[in-house]
Amino acid sequence: MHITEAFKNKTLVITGGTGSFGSTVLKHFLTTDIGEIRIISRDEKKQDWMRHTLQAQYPDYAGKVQFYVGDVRNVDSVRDVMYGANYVFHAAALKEVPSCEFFPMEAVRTNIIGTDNVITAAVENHVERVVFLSTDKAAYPINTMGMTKAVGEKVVQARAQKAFERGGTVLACTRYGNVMCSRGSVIPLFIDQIKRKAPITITDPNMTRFLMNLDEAVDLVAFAFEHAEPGDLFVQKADASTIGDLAKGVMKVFGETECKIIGSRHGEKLYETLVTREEMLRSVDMGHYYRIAPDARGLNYDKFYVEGTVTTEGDEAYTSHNTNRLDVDGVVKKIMETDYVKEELEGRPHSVEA
Ligand SMILES: O=c1ccn([C@@H]2O[C@H](COP(=O)(O)OP(=O)(O)O[C@H]3O[C@H](CO)[C@@H](O)[C@H](O)[C@H]3O)[C@@H](O)[C@H]2O)c(=O)[nH]1
Repeated sequence: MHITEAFKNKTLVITGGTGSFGSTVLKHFLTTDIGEIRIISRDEKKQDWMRHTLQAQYPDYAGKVQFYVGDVRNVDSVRDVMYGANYVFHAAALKEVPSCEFFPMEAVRTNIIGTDNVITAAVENHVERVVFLSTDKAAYPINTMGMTKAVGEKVVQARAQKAFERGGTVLACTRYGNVMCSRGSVIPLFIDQIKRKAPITITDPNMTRFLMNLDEAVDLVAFAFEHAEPGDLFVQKADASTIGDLAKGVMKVFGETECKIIGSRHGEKLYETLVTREEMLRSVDMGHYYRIAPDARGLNYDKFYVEGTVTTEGDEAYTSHNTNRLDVDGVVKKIMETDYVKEELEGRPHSVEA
């Protein structure tokens, strides 16, 4: 099954569809023979911007996209958009680490309750597949954003079996590293600082982050869509770099400026984990991806007493410290793959809002 064949004449819902991920998925599927794409998001202004951009760039296809103003926190608005839909990419989230630290209950409402609502509405409407987008910050979480995304993953896994039995709905998760140039992220900030001849603000030059571009992010969701069994979580192997090298790479492309070390922000880690040691035991290496199966045991632990395995941890987690490390030239090559950097260099307006 090729991914676009599966989408032929089907209706895809993208929650949080005006964000960087949503617009990239949208562009990816718009020119295929998909039937309809429904974007549900809170901000009518962003929807309006997206509607006009699509009409200008894809006049023959823009009519396939329907916009729904709504909020995943409200199950009724999600029910409305799910009616008659086949597939859902659930990207709506509060995702900025510092703001979630200051407003944790807002993150609970969107990232946890919102995910539960999306599942409820999808199962009621017999949606075939739902893929929930999570983040490396959900593995060994230390900040509210990661914690709420981790509970979101748990909600998906806990509801997966019954969702399949009741609605024929396959629920799955994908966990991402940092998506380069996504809204509010560091590369657009560094570029802006260079352009203003302001110092680049580096939290900690030794911090590492996984670096993915938006197209890789779409590949992961497409892979999950194609291979998921109920409750599976997919991770894509990715390169990483230190923030010091990332800053040097951005300066190599956009010009030198002063660097200022500002220290780490609320809730930040030195490195991120995509697969925990405990998950390694349940994961299958699929080449470019890991598949982490849900723990399929029920609540009756006494039943497993005789058969139970005594191993609780794999040898090593998969982290941004031990994955393939890019040097400065590697960073340059990687960031040059992004539309955002290409558009900046050519002085074109951005196709995805950063
Ligand atoms: O002025 C700054 C801002 C950030 N950083 C560093 O740059 C890296 C990346 O920062 P940022 O782009 O803000 O990403 P994260 O805080 O790592 O979180 C991002 O990556 C997550 C995936 O891991 C996404 O889910 C979040 O939405 C997104 O904010 C981090 O090490 C930061 O400490 C700096 O050095 N200077």
